[in-house]
Amino acid sequence: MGFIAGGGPVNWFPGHMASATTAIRNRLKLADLVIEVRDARIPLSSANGYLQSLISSKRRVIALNKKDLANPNIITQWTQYFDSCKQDCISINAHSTGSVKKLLSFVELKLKERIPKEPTLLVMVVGVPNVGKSALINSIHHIASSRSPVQEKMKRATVGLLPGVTQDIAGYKIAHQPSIYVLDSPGVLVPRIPDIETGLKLALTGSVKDSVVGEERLAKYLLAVLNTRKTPLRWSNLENRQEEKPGSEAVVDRNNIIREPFPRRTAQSNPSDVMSFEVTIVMLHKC
Ligand SMILES: Nc1nc2c(ncn2[C@@H]2O[C@H](COP(=O)(O)OP(=O)(O)OP(=O)(O)O)[C@@H](O)[C@H]2O)c(=O)[nH]1
Repeated sequence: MGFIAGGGPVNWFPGHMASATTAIRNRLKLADLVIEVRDARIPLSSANGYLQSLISSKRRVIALNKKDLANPNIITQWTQYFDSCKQDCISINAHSTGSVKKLLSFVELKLKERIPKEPTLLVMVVGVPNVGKSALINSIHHIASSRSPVQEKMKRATVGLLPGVTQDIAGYKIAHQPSIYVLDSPGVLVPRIPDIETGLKLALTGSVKDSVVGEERLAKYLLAVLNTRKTPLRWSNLENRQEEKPGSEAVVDRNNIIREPFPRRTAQSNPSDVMSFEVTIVMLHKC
């Protein structure tokens, strides 16, 4: 696309990522199951190609996280797509207990045969930076400890707004008999991101630091994506409709809080369209 022509490749592979990649590869060999966390807005671009061969040889669940930020219709198409590729996939919001419970039930089902046989099981959580691995681990840990309370103080994985917060592999015990541990791992990218647009999508969704791309270039890319989708036109249509609608002004409620009128969500006006970047790819991509 023309709008990506204005800059070079996007690559971010600092020293800690290189050593973490080696550590993850070694630890993956021991894992009984892998939860591969991807960003629901970019389910293909947020896959780490370098780890795929190893991950795909294990029991694996792809968790499309941050579903609250993506277009629900498009996520459904993605889960159908992964289904057609015979890959277990579930869309989640790491901050929602209900959502994480569904993922846990799925994980338990996949480990069903091993649970009675093994004294210890290892579930490894991997993914590119900032996709929500630590947030997911904290939710899993919280749910598990409410099922069977542990004596010791609960450890928490550090969650951060910026990519690259987790720098070491850390284990969290979530069950006894058998002992089940979930391993949080640092977010790692590939040494060379295969194409410019993948790099820009990763930057826009927060997996690559803004400074690697440059804020101006990133802003231009976002504006170009919005323009290609004719999003500003939809926003102005929405605004016009709001103006026409009687009684759509802001109101002050009983608690003196100003409530702005909220535009109704329709298939055409879903604001999360903006953030579901990989839209047409769903239908075009082959397993
Ligand atoms: N809206 C939304 N935000 C989320 C979700 N999951 C995580 N986040 C946010 O995404 C940001 C990154 O989350 P982390 O859990 O630190 O991500 P990570 O994959 O461990 O990041 P690294 O340490 O870079 O590997 C934080 O601001 C989280 O609060 C989600 O499902 N929805």
